[in-house]
Order: sequence, then C-alpha cells, then structure tokens
Amino acid sequence: MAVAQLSPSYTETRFLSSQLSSASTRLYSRRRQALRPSSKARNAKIVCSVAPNEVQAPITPQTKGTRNKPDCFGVFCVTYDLKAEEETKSWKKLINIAVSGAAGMISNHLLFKLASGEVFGPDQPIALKLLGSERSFQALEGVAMELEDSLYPLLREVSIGISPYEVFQDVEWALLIGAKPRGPGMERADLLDINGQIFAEQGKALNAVASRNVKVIVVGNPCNTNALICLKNAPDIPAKNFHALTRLDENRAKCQLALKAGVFYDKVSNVTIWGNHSTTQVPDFLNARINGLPVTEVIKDTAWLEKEFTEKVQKRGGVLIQKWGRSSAASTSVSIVDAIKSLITPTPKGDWFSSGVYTNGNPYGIAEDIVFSMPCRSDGNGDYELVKDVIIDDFLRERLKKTEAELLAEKRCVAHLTGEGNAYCDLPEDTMLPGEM
Ligand SMILES: NC(=O)C1=CN([C@@H]2O[C@H](COP(=O)(O)OP(=O)(O)OC[C@H]3O[C@@H](n4cnc5c(N)ncnc54)[C@H](OP(=O)(O)O)[C@@H]3O)[C@@H](O)[C@H]2O)C=CC1
Ligand SMILES: O=C([O-])CC(=O)C(=O)O
Repeated sequence: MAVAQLSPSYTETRFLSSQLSSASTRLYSRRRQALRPSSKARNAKIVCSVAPNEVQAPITPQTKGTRNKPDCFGVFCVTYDLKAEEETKSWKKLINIAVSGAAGMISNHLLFKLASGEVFGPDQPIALKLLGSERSFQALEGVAMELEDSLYPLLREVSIGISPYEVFQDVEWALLIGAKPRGPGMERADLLDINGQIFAEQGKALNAVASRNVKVIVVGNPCNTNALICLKNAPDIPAKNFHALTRLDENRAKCQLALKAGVFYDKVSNVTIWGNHSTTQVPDFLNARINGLPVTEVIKDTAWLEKEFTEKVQKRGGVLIQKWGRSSAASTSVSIVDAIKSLITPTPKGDWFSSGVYTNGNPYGIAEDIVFSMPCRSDGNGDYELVKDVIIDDFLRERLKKTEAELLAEKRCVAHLTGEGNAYCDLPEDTMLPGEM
C-alpha cells in the first residue's frame, strides 16, 4: 500500500489545520474516493492510504475566489468527468441543501430521505451541506461517510462545516434543525436566549451568502421564535421564505382524528395547527374534514374534540419522550419531508397544510410580526398563500388569543436578537414545548 504525504499547502490541509471556525467546509464528493485523510490529521500533514491499483487523484489546489463555493477538493478528485455524465441524463439543475444539527437524531433520518430522491424527485440531483459544530465534527464525518457508502446516484456532493457563512453559500433550502435541548432546571427564557443566538447568527449568514430565494424551515425549538429571529436577521431574504415546522403537529392531529373516526388517515384533510409549536398550539377540528365532511359531523363527541383531542396533540411529543426516552426523530423527519413537498407540489384542490409563517398581512386578525402556524396552500413553486375561507368561532378565537399571547411574550424575550431593543421577559406562565411534560 502506497502512502502519500501531502504538503500542508493544499486547500484541504489549510482547512484541517486552521481554526475550525474560520475555514471549515470539507467536501465529500463522488468525484473522488481515491484518497481520504485521517480525521486525526487536523493539525498535521494529511496521511492518505492509496491502494496500488487505485487511480491517484489529481491535486487541484483551490483558487482564491472559489473558496466559498466548494467544488472538488484536490485529493478527493477522480479522473473521470462527472459533469459530462450528468449531461447524458435528463436531470434538473443541481440544488444546494443546507442542514444544521446534521449529526443529530432528526437529521440521521432526514439526510437519507433527501439523498434517496424521495423528497425532491428522481430527476433532481442535490448537494448536501451539513452544518455542525466543533463538538460534533467527528460525528459529521461519520454521517458523510454513511452517505457516501449509500451510493445514492442523485447525491452529487456532501460538504461538512461549522461556519454557517461557508455552509450556507448559495443554498436554495436551509433546514435548520440544530438547537440546544432544554435541560433540567433550565428556564424557557434561557432556552430562548441560547437558541435565539444560534438562529440570529444563522439568519445573518443566510442573508450574506444564501440564494436570495432560499426557503428556510426552522425545526430547532422553540421553532416559531427561532424562525422569527432568523428572518429578522436576514432582511434581504423575503420574510415569507421562513417557516417554523408545525407539520409534525398536523400529522399527529390527523392520526388522532382518524383513530377516533375509525377511518384511515388519508381520509382526514384540512387540518390546521394554529399558533406556537408548544402546548398552547391549537389543533383546529372546526375546519378539518373527514371524507370531505366537517369533522364535527363525523365525530359528535364535542367534549372529546375540545379537550382530549386537543391535549393529546399538544402533548404528544412529551408522551413519546416518556416511552422512547428521546424526542420524536423519525416522525419529525417525515414531517419535514411533508413540509418541503407541500411547497414544491401543488396543494390538492380544496385542501391545505399547516406551517409556521410570518403573520404580516394575515386575514385572521392575528398580531403582525410574529411567526404563527396557519393554513397555507401552494402552487408548487416553493411559495405559499394563506387560506382565506376558514371559520373562526368563539372557542377557536379564545385559543388563538392564548397561543398568540405566548408568541408575543416570547418575542419580547428576544428583542435583543431581533434588533428591537432591550429584551423584557414576562412569559405568562412557563409554557412547554410539546416534548416537555
Ligand atoms: N418543530 C418540531 O416539530 C420538532 C422540533 N424538534 C427540535 O429539533 C431539534 C433537534 O432535535 P434532535 O435532532 O432530536 O436533537 P439532537 O440532540 O439529536 O441533535 C441536536 C443537534 O443540535 C445541535 N446543537 C446546537 N447547539 C447546541 C448546544 N448549545 N448544545 C447541544 N447541542 C446543540 C447539536 O449539533 P451540533 O453540535 O452539530 O451543533 C446536535 O446534534 C431540537 O431543538 C428539538 O427540540 C424536535 C422534534 C419536533
Ligand atoms: O420538545 C421537543 O424537543 C420535541 C418536540 O418538539 C415535539 O415532539 O413536538
């Protein structure tokens, strides 16, 4: 076995030996495979093993100006021309997808769905840009290796890094999953502040380097207020492009309604989750339908709808944690896929989907300038419109007010992160994430 000792002047070495926070994106690409540096070699020369009959990759030092657009990094190149191969296929133009918290549980499910083609389609090649941290860097390398070993034809590039300014370069989708979990004894205000800082930085980075039409889905909790912070820090990107994930809640609500009505869940439609992804969220049974009929005509047990159903959905995450010992990861990744597909495929006629979106201009009388889950429809072009023809009765209105009040209080807590002055944290009560009990 031959051993190549590469000079530290190569880009890859520069990346590995520098402070991870400043030069931190590594490309794993199907264009290479010939050589792999040991991850232990971060502060040293890269030592790579090459089997005698393997093709030695050409060394292509990255030139200035292309630093932020990762392409085939020297030792990872192989000699065949992948671009020419792509021209023989009827594929769409490659899209760049950033995923933060990429070494976490949700990502561990999601990344493989993205890479398989089940999300963006069998003719859509993708580049995955994985954002982690110093603490997760080795794990990120492991994730990248597993992606490589899966041999997904549509997955053309994988890069990993810890600087959002590098990882978010030119991304068309940003799936922001990474966030600190709320630990025992931690106040919600502290969680808002710690995670808010992460999303303020990521918003700034998106504003600086992402595609101007990037679609952002915030998953990391508390996701509504994190999404608000993110969009406030990205003034050059339309606020409408930011979403907080409430699709998991919608899916949970559909499941409960189907169970109660004794139908399969594809018969349940028009389910809105209103408000915050927290225990004040409002699963709307008034406008929901089963087999095309109002839920209230199919399920006559109003007490169940108002109390049991509502609480079940609000607290589903916590019950799951009690059983599983960790929060929903597989079903969350499924719901992220659903959320993306809802934006890139036309919404079935008469139906809608829930997403936490910016409230400015909403037709429901909900306070402006927060991120609130509401019913949306899409033409399939990545954009959405709010659904106008929904009924809001007194019961629903009262609940909307409660979840709205919570989001307004959360917003006051993070004023220092949204550019609106000093924070003042007067959360009405220490409300819970769905996963907390
Ligand atoms: N909206 C929704 O419907 C749902 C949201 N969630 C939320 O999604 C998020 C991710 O969940 P999951 O993947 O299961 O979590 P994991 O704990 O498995 O992963 C979370 C990732 O967050 C990153 N992170 C960022 N900052 C910190 C920090 N200060 N301390 C510790 N970790 C940090 C870590 O990655 P790194 O070190 O690379 O930064 C870690 O890998 C959580 O906030 C969770 O509450 C979960 C379920 C549903
Ligand atoms: O609280 C959590 O981390 C989990 C969560 O959001 C959910 O299950 O809906």
